Amino acid sequence: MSIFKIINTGAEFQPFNVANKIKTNNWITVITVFISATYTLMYLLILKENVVGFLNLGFTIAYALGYLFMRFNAIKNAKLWFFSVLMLHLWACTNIFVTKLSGFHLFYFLVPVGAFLLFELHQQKEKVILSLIATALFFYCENTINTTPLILLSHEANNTIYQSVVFFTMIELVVISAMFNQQISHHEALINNRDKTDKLTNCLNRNYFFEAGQEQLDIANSNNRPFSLILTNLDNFKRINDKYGYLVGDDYLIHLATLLKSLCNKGEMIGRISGEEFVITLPEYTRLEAEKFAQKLSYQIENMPFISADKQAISNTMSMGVVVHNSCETIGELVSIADTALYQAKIMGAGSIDFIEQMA
Ligand SMILES: Nc1nc2c(ncn2[C@@H]2O[C@H](COP(=O)(O)OP(=O)(O)OP(=O)(O)O)[C@@H](O)[C@H]2O)c(=O)[nH]1
Repeated sequence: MSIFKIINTGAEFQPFNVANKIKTNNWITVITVFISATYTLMYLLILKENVVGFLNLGFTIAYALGYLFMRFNAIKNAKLWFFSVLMLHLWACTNIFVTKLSGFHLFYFLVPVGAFLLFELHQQKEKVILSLIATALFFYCENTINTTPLILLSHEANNTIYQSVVFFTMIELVVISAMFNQQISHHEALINNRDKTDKLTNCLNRNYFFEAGQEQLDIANSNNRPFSLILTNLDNFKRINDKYGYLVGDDYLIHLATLLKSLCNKGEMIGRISGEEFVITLPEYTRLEAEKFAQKLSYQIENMPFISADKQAISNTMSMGVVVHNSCETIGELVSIADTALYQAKIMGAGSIDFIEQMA
């Protein structure tokens, strides 16, 4: 079984934020199993302490068993299991295996950090209870002297283990913080993207298009540079929906957006301003260049059919209204002029392109 399969266990059908926490939990479990297995090997192979080695092996297996909870989608129980095993393990280390001089109880510091990271926002009770138990156990271990440890360690050995505990605590803290950071960045990107783009086609949404388009127009106006804009409207799109179904219609729109994006590589911006209407800004495009762009787009739409999931080839045409740089101050005015051109194009017939050029 690949590591990625283990990490994704339980996260498959969950919403993004829940899935992220599950994956983080699985990562932490894998890392903890690794650390615990390392100590097991050290007890068995280096210190030759079989009793402690096998007891520690039991704890290592117990951590790994958390996977089964995830496997059966008992997500909260998987997390509770993990923290319970961890706290019992640390207690056994400082009060049975060795003594508090090993510093194993320092690992309790990871419990509140991990609990607040891994449990859901509404699972406050679990986070607080686990944190309180971990704090209480830390002070219990710190103030209890185990007079009959299973392994009597030398001062040097205790010191080495103590340093390894600090080392692994640091590693876990760095990993947890990095994951936390990554989750926050991912969420920010998602929110940003959701505010700006249309969910179906991933083109700019109407609001953001007008905002960003205005910025482009302002730059062109203040530098006296050419600026064109195309308003497009699919012809008889209703027929595609009626004939193949709304979902295939959706796929057609995605296909169209992909085609539009493939033609835009010079700072153009594509907005979906209504159902089957897209608008494209063409900064630095003269009339001739805008004309070439529109014709190429029209040609590709007609000649590059969309192949649906059930292998049907669907062709269509698109009418366009093109407005070439003029005295407009706002992107809204430009779109409105392009709309007049589009209206003319529709009258001229499916697949037509009409231009309005109005020099300043
Ligand atoms: N599949 C799908 N269809 C959409 C979406 N938004 C709008 N539509 C459909 O687009 C069609 C637009 O129909 P009309 O306004 O009559 O336009 P048309 O059929 O393209 O006709 P003309 O523009 O006059 O050539 C309607 O059937 C809408 O339901 C969408 O997000 N997905």
